[in-house]
Amino acid sequence: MKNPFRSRNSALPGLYLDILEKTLIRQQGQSDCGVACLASLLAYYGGYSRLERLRELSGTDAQGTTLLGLCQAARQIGFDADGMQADSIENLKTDVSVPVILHVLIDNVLQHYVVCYGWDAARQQFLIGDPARGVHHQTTDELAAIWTSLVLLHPIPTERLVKQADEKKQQRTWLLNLVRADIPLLSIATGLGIVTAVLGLSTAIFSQKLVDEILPKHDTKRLMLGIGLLAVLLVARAGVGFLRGLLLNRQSRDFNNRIVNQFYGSLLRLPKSFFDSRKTGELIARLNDTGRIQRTISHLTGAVIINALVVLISVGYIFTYAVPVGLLTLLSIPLFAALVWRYHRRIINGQREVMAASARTESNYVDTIQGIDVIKTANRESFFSAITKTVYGHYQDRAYSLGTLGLRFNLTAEVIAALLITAILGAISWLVVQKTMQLGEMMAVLTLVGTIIPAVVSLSLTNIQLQEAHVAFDRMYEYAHLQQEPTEHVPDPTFAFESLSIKGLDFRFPGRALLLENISLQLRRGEWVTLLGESGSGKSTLLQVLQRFYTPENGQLLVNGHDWQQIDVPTWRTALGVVPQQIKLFSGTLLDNICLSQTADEAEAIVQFCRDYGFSTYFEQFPQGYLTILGEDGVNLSGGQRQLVALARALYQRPQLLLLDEPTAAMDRHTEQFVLDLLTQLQPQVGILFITHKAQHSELADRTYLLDGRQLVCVEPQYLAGPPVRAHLA
Ligand SMILES: Nc1ncnc2c1ncn2[C@@H]1O[C@H](COP(=O)(O)OP(=O)(O)OP(=O)(O)O)[C@@H](O)[C@H]1O
Repeated sequence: MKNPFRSRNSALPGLYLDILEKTLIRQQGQSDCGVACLASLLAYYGGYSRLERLRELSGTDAQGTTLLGLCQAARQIGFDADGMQADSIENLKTDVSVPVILHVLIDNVLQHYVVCYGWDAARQQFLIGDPARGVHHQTTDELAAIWTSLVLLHPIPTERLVKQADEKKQQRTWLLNLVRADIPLLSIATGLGIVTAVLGLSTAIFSQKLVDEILPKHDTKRLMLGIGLLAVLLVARAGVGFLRGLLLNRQSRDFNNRIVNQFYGSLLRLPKSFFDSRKTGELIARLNDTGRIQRTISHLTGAVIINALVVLISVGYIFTYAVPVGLLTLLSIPLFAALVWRYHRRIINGQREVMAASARTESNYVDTIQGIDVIKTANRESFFSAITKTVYGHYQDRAYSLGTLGLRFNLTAEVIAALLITAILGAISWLVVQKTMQLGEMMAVLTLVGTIIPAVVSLSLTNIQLQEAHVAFDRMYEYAHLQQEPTEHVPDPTFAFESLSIKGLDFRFPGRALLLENISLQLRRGEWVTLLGESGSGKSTLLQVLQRFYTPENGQLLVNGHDWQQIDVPTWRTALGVVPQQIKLFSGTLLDNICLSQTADEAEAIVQFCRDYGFSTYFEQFPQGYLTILGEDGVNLSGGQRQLVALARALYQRPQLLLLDEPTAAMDRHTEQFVLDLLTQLQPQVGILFITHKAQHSELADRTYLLDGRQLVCVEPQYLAGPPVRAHLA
């Protein structure tokens, strides 16, 4: 392992506090401190990566990140990184030429990461970036008290760093592609909005003419004509407004459909590892937040343009009546801009916190409702109610704080508006008294001011709404732009599985110790291979690697003698028939659950398949036979029945390689025998990899492997009953 302290390269780079403050990324929770430090270093070098991606690359979970995980993530995002052990804290002062990440222990209990930017010789203190506290100085003693491990990560940037500008450009292009289809609709709506705004001015102009010209002259004919015209204009305005509303409503529907479908489509194409560390509720909350983006787009193309026009035209008009009043009206713009500037950051932070708290609430609901059996068995209803109360209470507290902030903002805005209107009223009354303004003009100015002030307030809120959409967009884009699995190919129907050969496979979950080491395994079509091993030894994980859910660290995987990367993912997965340990039944009929597609065309084929394979004996006993509704909305099947449905689902796809993870563990002897007989019949046409803890299953196998202490060993039949294999068998 390289040691950065051995040779001093150069003086520390300029320590500019404001740059460090700007580039320090705050942690979103306690477990995020490691990835926040890494993201901060990336930002420090002008690079960019989202916390989400770093969490995934580093294997961050609720407990946090290991140094190994941080190191792996750092390498993947373009650093040359190594974990190291310093000899003493003095090394940090003299030998560090780049910022490093330190593993510290706060109050002797809390594992934490901070960035050490270097030794500030002028102040004789270290400059530390703490994702929980911000940038600050620490004395040698203070740092030594928490950096007891003397462990650090030493990342050096390389050419591969993703620059922030590239990322922003990608984001813009993504959003633009989504909005492009709406441009004609939005343009028409904007045009209609402009017409509405101009028509809106008609009342002010008419009232001035009425008071100053028509009424004094008792001109009945002009009066009737004017009132008629005004009625037509107002009705036209209402009609145009209605039409515009219809168009925006349609745009809202189309845009939301597009954005949610695209987001959800991308989400389902993300690798399995993505879902391992995510909470369902969090994903749902982010999906729901997308509505904010659409609202902002229609606000921008509607209210903003209209309000800007109202302000421009109305202020222009006021100037034609009286320049000082025009100037006074214009004063509203800087006043409201200053107000927004003052509240802007706090409102954005508040919105971010509310969204995050709402996502946590949703996750908590999903988690507790899905775990209702455990809660009831353990008699823990009160405990989980209390947790929900706390989580929801926190969400409501955040919403309350944001609401209070909004009320304070509104109060200040209204006070400013009231003072301005009073000042303008005073000014124009004085002009009327001085006889430099007519009464009708005064009424017109008042009407115009009455439209200008709300328009300016609405314009000043635009930035906040924009930021709200930005937060929602960021939270969605964070997932939508992650590297997807290459699952778009159409499976190759000519693919025929002959053999699988694994040589020297190593695998670990990100940031974890090696789980599978130097694994080698052979399996041909027509063979049955049994896999034994202690709980937690990695059998199910091996099956998931074989489904290409996870990428091995090392090793050669050959299918039919060729590197398996040459076979695309959909072709490979179509060739597999998998019965996992945890069986998922979807809300739908038994038929739906077997074919996992539209059953209308396949119903007869499925029923025939069940008869041919012998499943009908079991399925026809279900309450409504093949039409029994299963899953969330339907009958709760027994563990053995679920396994039968999962096996039928796997076999219906006519697989060529069966990956079965304890597929009969929950079955009675009779049903289990049925399954074993069925598999024996199918064996000549398929390869079978069968995970089990039961001794008798090894007797059916051509070969038995034992996964023991990360290694896979082939067990000769005569040793199956002896120690240490005996220990793993039921
Ligand atoms: N997504 C994941 N991230 C991190 N660790 C994981 C993940 N999935 C599984 N593990 C860990 O990998 C280890 C092996 O799990 P696996 O389910 O493969 O064991 P197994 O041999 O199938 O056990 P059993 O016989 O009980 O089914 C366990 O310690 C588990 O906690």
